Amino acid sequence: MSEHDPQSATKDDVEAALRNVRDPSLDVDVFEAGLVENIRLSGGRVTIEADLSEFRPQESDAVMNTMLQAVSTVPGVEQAHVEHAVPTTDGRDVGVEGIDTVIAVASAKGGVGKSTVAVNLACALAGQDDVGVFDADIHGPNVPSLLEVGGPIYSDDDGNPIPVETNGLEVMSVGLMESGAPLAWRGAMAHDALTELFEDTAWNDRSTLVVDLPPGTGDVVLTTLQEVPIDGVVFVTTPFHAAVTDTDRSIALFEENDVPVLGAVVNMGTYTCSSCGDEHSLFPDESPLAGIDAPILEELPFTSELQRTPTPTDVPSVVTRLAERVRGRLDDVWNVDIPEGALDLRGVPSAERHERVERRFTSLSSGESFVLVSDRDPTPVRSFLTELVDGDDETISLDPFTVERATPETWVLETEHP
Ligand SMILES: Nc1ncnc2c1ncn2[C@@H]1O[C@H](COP(=O)(O)OP(=O)(O)OP(=O)(O)O)[C@@H](O)[C@H]1O
Repeated sequence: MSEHDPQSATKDDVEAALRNVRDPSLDVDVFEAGLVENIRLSGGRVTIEADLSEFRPQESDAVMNTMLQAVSTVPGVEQAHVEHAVPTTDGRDVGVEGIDTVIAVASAKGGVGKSTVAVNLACALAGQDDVGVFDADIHGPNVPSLLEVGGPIYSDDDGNPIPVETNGLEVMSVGLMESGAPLAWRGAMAHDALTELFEDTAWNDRSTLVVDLPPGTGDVVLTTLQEVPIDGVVFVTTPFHAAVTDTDRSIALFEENDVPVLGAVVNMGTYTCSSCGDEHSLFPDESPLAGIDAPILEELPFTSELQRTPTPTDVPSVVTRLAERVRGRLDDVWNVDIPEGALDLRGVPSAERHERVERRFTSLSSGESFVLVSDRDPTPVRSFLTELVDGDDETISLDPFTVERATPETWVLETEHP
């Protein structure tokens, strides 16, 4: 029997009761798992401050109910409730600037499996990277339900919204915001709400962000293309004529906005019969896929495997393969082999550029090659080089003279000293 008044519970009593509650994923008690942050007692009322943000809603409810049940058995406890502790906000990056790689998932039409591909791809990438998912599909935010996460969204001290975490993946969606009446958001309001969310979300050290765009080429998509530095876009389509034609049109829009198109995922084109094991096509035999103006990254069958909630440790193998191809395409698009001996002006301040070009170019002998790598189009340097060898007369023409855009942000100029 404890020494205190049997009618009033102590913190120790409550803690002892809570030690019987296990974290369902780690199989240790809720203290060892770091779920309980504080216990407050006031008369017979107990408040448990707990951080259950890592759980899916059903799991979180189950843990919470088990804790309340355990505490209710403590003599002297009349009322108990769980207060959700705000996850720590230390060291978070606000906005997308701190994130290395932003991959958008887009589709020309609705219902082709864009969100399914976005969440599966995010999970597959999360096997190697710290991944966030941003659901920009303002009129139909499906990501929370596909990943089985729910709100509330907490804010840090500066009012920046903190994404919800599930299995190491961070998720932000307009569908998680309390004020979210996404279907009613139109035009300017949708634009402002989304831009604000992109700018303010406080990510916890993410290296990769997967953005689920709304279908089509409406305002929200255009805003995102112009305001978010997207490293590459993955298109999702079905192998149906109309979808493929529209996909080509959307691809052109992304290219016009200088967003590299990594490729297309062809979804739900086939299914495998469960009784005979044969693969069947769900669309007419004559596939228009050859018409897609982008590499085909993967063909995903219609399968119940893609209707399950994915996690970073449980994605279909076909999605793991897709993630590898996406990584490979990002490398192809962004990494450039710098020729040996090239003058690399990337990141060099404007004021220093001319001097460096002059020093290198004038050190060359006639016929020696000059290779310049730059993070902006270096074509105008032609007249400067000509002046260097020929004063202002410009009677000399540099030949050969080529400028190639090697990546979306890298140009390579090649010429030789006359
Ligand atoms: N390969 C697949 N096999 C089986 N079911 C799939 C597959 N791809 C998508 N689905 C199912 O199709 C439905 C639509 O998918 P999803 O929500 O991903 O489409 P979407 O293109 O994002 O739609 P929206 O335009 O509404 O955003 C979902 O029920 C999803 O489970």
